[in-house]
Amino acid sequence: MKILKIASIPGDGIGREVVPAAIKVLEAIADVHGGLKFEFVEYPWSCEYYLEHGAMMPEDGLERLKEFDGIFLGAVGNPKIVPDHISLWGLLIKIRREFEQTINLRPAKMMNGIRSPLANPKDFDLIVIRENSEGEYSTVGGTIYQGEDEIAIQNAVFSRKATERAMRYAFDLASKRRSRVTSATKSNGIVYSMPFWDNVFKDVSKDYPDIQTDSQHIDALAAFFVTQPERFDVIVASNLFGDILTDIGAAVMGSIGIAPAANINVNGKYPSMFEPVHGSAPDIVGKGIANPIGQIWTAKMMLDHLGEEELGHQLLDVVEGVTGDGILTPDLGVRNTTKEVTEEIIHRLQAL
Ligand SMILES: NC(=O)c1ccc[n+]([C@@H]2O[C@H](COP(=O)([O-])OP(=O)(O)OC[C@H]3O[C@@H](n4cnc5c(N)ncnc54)[C@H](O)[C@@H]3O)[C@@H](O)[C@H]2O)c1
Ligand SMILES: O=C(O)C[C@@H](O)C(=O)O
Ligand SMILES: [K+]
Ligand SMILES: [Mn+2]
Repeated sequence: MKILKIASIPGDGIGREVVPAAIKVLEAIADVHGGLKFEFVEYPWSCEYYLEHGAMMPEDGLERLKEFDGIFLGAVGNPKIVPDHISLWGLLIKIRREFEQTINLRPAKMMNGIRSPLANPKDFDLIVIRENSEGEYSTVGGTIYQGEDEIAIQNAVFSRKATERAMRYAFDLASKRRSRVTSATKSNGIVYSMPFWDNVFKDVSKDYPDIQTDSQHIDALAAFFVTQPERFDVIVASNLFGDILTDIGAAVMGSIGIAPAANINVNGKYPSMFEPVHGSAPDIVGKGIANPIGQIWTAKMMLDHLGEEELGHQLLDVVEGVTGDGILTPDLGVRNTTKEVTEEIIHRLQAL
């Protein structure tokens, strides 16, 4: 029996609705496999935990997480009780950084039965490699003065190491896909980091003569994600550009509620973390209508990462069977609940 030890952190808001749903799905798929078992340990780290303890996770939180094969997280953020930058940096971003999860994988594709908001969508299938350790997300800076003289300075940080790592990851992945890498830049407006980004991209691309490349300014690229998503295969982007692009990718798929993500530790020193692109969705929390597919597709990415690609493939097939039959939550224009979508997926897994 192969045992996978997974730390689950539902977090805030709908994270607490979609994580339990996806865990049930994972348990069902383990039964289908027969030789696989998940051992989940749940941690209540969240904004409410912060109110009680003054921190998003205990001091030895990372120490505890180290033991696991993977971390399965929902969403972090309840801005009514804790400012977002405190909650995100105290849990989600802290884990990404400390566990050297330097690559954030975020696929987007046309899904069976899910209507894209695009009037005439072609069959697209792309993946954004979001640099996940530095860039615009930095703690270098500060504020000075008060009132009308107040100044805030936030420095973006781009190292050759991390930039090259994200790009090589993109090229390696493209060589297993459709052999095309697009670099998201903004070297017409950002005068140090982005020309540097472009140079590293040119250098790395020399090692991959069989991969077609292009470089697009992020503004134009954002527009192309809407007008021609089918032209993209792998896109490599800085932390912030990748964050924004992947909400657009989610939107053109049909809903942010279905977009998955994986924070990958590439050096094998720490577990990777799996959490969907969406946040805690305070506007729909408690209504039972959160789309569980983002979290379930994220579970598929966790299966892939843990060496169970075939199961992952089966799971996404079943999900697309369910979406193809129009069993969908309200964000996708139908009236099914989180529970109904989840149970239908489990039911079909059990029938495999
Ligand atoms: N990775 C994360 O944990 C993460 C990601 C994004 C935002 N956040 C946090 O979440 C909170 C809310 O942020 P936001 O409103 O900008 O983004 P959000 O993704 O939570 O919500 C944006 C919109 O998408 C909808 N939505 C999101 N997920 C959905 C789902 N599964 N099913 C149906 N509809 C869904 C919401 O109802 C809302 O209308 C903030 O505290 C923010 O910092 C966390
Ligand atoms: O800014 C972030 O990385 C948090 C959230 O928006 C995400 O996409 O994971
Ligand atoms: K999330
Ligand atoms: Mn985001």
